[in-house]
Amino acid sequence: MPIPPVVLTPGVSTPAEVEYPPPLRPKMPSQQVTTVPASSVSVAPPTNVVEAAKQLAAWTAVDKHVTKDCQVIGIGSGSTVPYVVERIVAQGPEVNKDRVFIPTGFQSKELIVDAHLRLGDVDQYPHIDVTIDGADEVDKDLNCIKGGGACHLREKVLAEAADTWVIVADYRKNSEVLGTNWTQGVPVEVAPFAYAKVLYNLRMLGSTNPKLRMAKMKAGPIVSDNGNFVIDAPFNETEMSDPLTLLTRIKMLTGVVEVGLFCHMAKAVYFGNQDGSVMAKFYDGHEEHYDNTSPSNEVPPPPAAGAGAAKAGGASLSQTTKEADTGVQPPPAPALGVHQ
Ligand SMILES: O=C[C@H](O)[C@H](O)[C@H](O)COP(=O)(O)O
Repeated sequence: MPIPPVVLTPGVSTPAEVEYPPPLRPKMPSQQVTTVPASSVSVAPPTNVVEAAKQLAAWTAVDKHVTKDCQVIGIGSGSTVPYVVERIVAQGPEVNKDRVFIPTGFQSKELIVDAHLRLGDVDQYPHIDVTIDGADEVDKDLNCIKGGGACHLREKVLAEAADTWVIVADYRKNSEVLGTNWTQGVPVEVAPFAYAKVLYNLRMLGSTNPKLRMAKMKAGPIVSDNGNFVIDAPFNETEMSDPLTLLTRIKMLTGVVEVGLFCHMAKAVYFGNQDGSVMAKFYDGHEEHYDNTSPSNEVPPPPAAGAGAAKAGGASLSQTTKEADTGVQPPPAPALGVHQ
């Protein structure tokens, strides 16, 4: 039955006068977007050594790589990335007001929006200054397994689009060979209708028991932000020792959308350690260590609890820091002296 045309009777409300319920997130005038204090970022304080290590890594990486001239910034996914956003917000509204932030998925989009940072997308900004992301495991050559949260397609797009791609992780992710600690397999995003064929292909490639990743609170498989399925494909140590070859083989399988092996992409990886230090490994093979042994780097204690970054755990970590290299003035960070 055709929909009848709307007939407007004089004196009766026009559609424009109808009151609609408010949007879920009130639209903020642009000047407000830039003046929300850092303390509004709701990152729970680190409650254990692993969380503290993630925060240390994230803060240090932001201090080193999110410089004043970074205008387009990619935000990765996972449990380490909220600390990245926290530290960026702590750089202050003045520096953030002209920046745009590109998410790698639903989670990071929410982080950006909730922090009142400006959201963009990679189709508007195909050239990114710096992307900071987490990883499930990193090998000695800075190759990574990613996709534990099924975000690796968008993550790889934002990694490739970035001049600088930086990884932040805790000490458990640091391995000689991929697959040592992350044993559930290489995440492989597949077009749903092709999953059974790709499972078969992966077995032929030598994967030991590849599995379709199932949802926890939903019957059936997990569905990525792109509407695809994810297979976790374990391979033996020999295959994992040459991740670029393995990546190429898996990527060639028709039906595969993206593979959670990121080879030769990272410029630097920051590992937060149990002892409160941070180790950074760089693509050229050199390493840097940040700890609290350099008195020349001491700065005043952080603001009182509840204010800014201290609220998010800064006060419980090291209280001395090296002045950030970013040209912006964040609050005291956990990363300290540099030993090469
Ligand atoms: O798909 C998810 C991403 O690749 C994450 O960056 C990765 O799983 C690491 O997450 P987390 O920092 O929680 O260990």
